[in-house]
Amino acid sequence: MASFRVLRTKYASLLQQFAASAKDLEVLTSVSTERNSPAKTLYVLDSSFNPPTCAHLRIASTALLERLDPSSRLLLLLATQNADKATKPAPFEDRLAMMELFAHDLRTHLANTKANMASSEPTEEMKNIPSIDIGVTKKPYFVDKAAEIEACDFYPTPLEQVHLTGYDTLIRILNPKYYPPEHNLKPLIPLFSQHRLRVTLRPSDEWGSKEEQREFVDSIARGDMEKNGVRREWAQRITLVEGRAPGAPSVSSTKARQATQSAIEDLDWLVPENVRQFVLCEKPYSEDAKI
Ligand SMILES: Nc1ncnc2c1ncn2[C@@H]1O[C@H](COP(=O)(O)OP(=O)(O)OP(=O)(O)O)[C@@H](O)[C@H]1O
Ligand SMILES: NC(=O)c1ccc[n+]([C@@H]2O[C@H](COP(=O)(O)O)[C@@H](O)[C@H]2O)c1
Repeated sequence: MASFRVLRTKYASLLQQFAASAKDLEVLTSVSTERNSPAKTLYVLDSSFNPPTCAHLRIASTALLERLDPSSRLLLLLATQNADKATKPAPFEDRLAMMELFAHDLRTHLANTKANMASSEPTEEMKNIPSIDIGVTKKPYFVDKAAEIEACDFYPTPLEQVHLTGYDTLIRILNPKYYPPEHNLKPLIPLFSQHRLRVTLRPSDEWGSKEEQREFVDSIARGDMEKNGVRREWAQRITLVEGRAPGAPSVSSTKARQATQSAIEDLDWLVPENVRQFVLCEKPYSEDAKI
């Protein structure tokens, strides 16, 4: 694996080229297995990766473990323009460096899990772990990201995309405020007719309990929300999955950034190992930064 400095320099230069190009989405690197077969399913984890966390690892690994087959790939997609959040530290080249490190953490986790299940060796299992792409996009909305991936020469067609999101993001995808000028949900029709959302429950005071989150998707399936433009058949394209274990603390990038300033030991359970090393050595969330 390249050193942290080398990674950061590589991504600073790739980012400059991407920013200056007319492209809206580009795959910058792949962490891959030699045995590659053409992708049929592309899992997409779109995130600010600020930093990548153990929640991102769980979301991606549980999805890939459902069907660990070489025709699956995972795209870790960094959105340089966020629908809601203002730009904060860390710089994008640091986040991309952490995404590549996260890809190695994730592949190791998948190989170890498979080896435990099959009583085999992780090195043997590693050969069958799906490839992980590191990409960048200027598009903040999922409908546009999906269309950019479809148009991207890097991937074969047809290709089903499974977007991995948390419940909070599902609600935001279904909010008409993001779709000017008409502010209705018609722009979502192509996304839901061709692709899927795998949504991790994320209970909180703001977004409700697990039961409330499940009831929301049930209400889509019943057609209760058709008056708001949410079509009942979209529910078949939304899979809700469990998140953290009962009683386990909640994990977020915000908590990881805060831990760098107040409880460094919490990084042990907030971020995967290679990301932790990067955060400790490179200090992308310095004390005076507004995190
Ligand atoms: N703990 C979690 N449970 C469920 N979904 C999560 C969790 N953490 C992140 N996600 C989902 O992963 C995607 C990317 O998340 P994002 O990078 O915004 O993480 P975050 O922890 O919410 O960030 P921040 O704390 O900086 O606001 C979003 O769809 C989000 O809902
Ligand atoms: N309507 C939409 O497609 C929509 C709404 C809100 C956020 N997003 C995107 O979701 C991703 C995750 O967002 P947060 O980092 O705010 O959790 C970002 O890429 C953001 O731009 C998309």
